[in-house]
Amino acid sequence: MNRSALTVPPPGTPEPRPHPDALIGEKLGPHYAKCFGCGPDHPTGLHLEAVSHDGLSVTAEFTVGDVHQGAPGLAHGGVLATAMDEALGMVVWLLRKPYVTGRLETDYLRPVPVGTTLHITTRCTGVVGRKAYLEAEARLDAPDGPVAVRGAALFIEVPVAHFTEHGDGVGGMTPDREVNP
Ligand SMILES: CCCCCCCC(=O)SCCNC(=O)CCNC(=O)[C@H](O)C(C)(C)COP(=O)(O)OP(=O)(O)OC[C@H]1O[C@@H](n2cnc3c(N)ncnc32)[C@H](O)[C@@H]1OP(=O)(O)O
Repeated sequence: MNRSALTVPPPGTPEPRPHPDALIGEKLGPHYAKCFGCGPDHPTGLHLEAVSHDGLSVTAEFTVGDVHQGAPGLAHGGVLATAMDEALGMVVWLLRKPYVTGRLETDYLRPVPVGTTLHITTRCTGVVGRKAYLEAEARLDAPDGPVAVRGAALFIEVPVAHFTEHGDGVGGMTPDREVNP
């Protein structure tokens, strides 16, 4: 993939380690019921569902519907980037600290028809200070299907005040899904 240095951990960055309380082997669930990416209450959202098996990566599925089209019968590229962003965000959620997307890179390799189920894998490749480095891959219709989209991202750790001062709070992340315990 065409990556900038901004989304690659600097040389010598140690392997990231999962948080001891990371959810492993069970559905991660939505962080906010109205989230466009994962919220079950969003009428036209992506309804992404995800699982982590190691606390540092996530596998997620998203089925492209009529409401996600760009060209007739094909997924909109921005919607695909959103799916990658959301699945990447689920990885940093496992780190149990609040993060936001600072930079998102996407390469589109194949068109994605309506009705396709994208199998998305995202993983953390390093954490340096407030910066988490991540990469993503989306495959068509099966975990080993053809790669349609690749992504990479830099997420930045923020204080909870980021969500309370600029928005209406942190959604379902607290109190039962406490961040930064
Ligand atoms: C569970 C949740 C799931 C959510 C999934 C979806 C995730 C999202 O979509 S989040 C919404 C989209 N993102 C946003 O709204 C973020 C908006 N941006 C901001 O609020 C700020 O610019 C923010 C917080 C990212 C950075 O601001 P600030 O806290 O002042 O940090 P700042 O000092 O500028 O940067 C910290 C470090 O990150 C680096 N950095 C910040 N932004 C970028 C960027 N875009 N590209 C590269 N590096 C960056 C800086 O260079 C700096 O590096 P260093 O420590 O080496 O000097």
